[in-house]
Amino acid sequence: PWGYDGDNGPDQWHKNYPIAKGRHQSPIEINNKEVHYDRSLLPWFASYDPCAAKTILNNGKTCRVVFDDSFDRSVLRGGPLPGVYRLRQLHFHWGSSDDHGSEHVVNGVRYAGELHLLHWNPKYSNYLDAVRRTDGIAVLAIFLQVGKTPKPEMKRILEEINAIKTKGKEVPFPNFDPSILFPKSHDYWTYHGSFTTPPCEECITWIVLREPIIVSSDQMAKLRSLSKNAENEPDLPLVDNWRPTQPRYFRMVSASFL
Ligand SMILES: NS(=O)(=O)c1ccc2o/c(=N\O)[nH]c2c1
Ligand SMILES: [Zn+2]
Repeated sequence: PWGYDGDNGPDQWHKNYPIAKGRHQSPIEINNKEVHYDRSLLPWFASYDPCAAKTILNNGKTCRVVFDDSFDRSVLRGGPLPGVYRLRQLHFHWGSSDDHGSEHVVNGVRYAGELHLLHWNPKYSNYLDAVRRTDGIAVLAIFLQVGKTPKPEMKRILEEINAIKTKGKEVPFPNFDPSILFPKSHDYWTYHGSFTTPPCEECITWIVLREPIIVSSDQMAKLRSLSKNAENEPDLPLVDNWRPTQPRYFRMVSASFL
């Protein structure tokens, strides 16, 4: 199966997922010089129900929180989106040290990690149908920057890490509103792209927040304490689960701010 190591890493994905060499792949480099300020872009809003949070799991590739998306319970709207999109899951990407780990890169800056909140368009009958549509998915991406005054709201997620150390572990994660993780500013860049992992479908409207959230080096170390192996297998640290930036080709990156 695919992974992030030499033999099954990002450069090999196209063998089983040809779209990985497509023209609308993610992540990308976001450079001020190439961004286009779009004053028609609306602000985005998240209305999340804390009771929609269900479980937190380790799938050997990331740490994921899963939400009830059986109706319009926790939704993202506005911004570049044509309507409401249902929150389905959030997950993280991180490095093996604090100086890298994010997927998107901003003016050459790599952050220590990146939080993705994945939403799907309920105009399609289900998530699997939505991933086959160019307007099927919306991902809100938030950079994790290492600093001295970490965001206390990250603690709740990191407290569960010990319970999901190895691949396949999943525990209840009730009563959690992920909007407490958002930075102050809602300024964002937006462009059309893909999943940053196989199947690499080009179905995502990316909304990348300009302002990172601050986490501590210890909190990043906590994420790195996850293992990608199952319980009874030799320990393999789950680190560097990020895809390198892909060619932008003829895509416009729009900014909601001047
Ligand atoms: N990293 S990403 O593009 O946000 C993303 C989001 C949801 C995903 O589900 C996946 N397999 O079931 N890969 C994946 C990547
Ligand atoms: Zn992701």
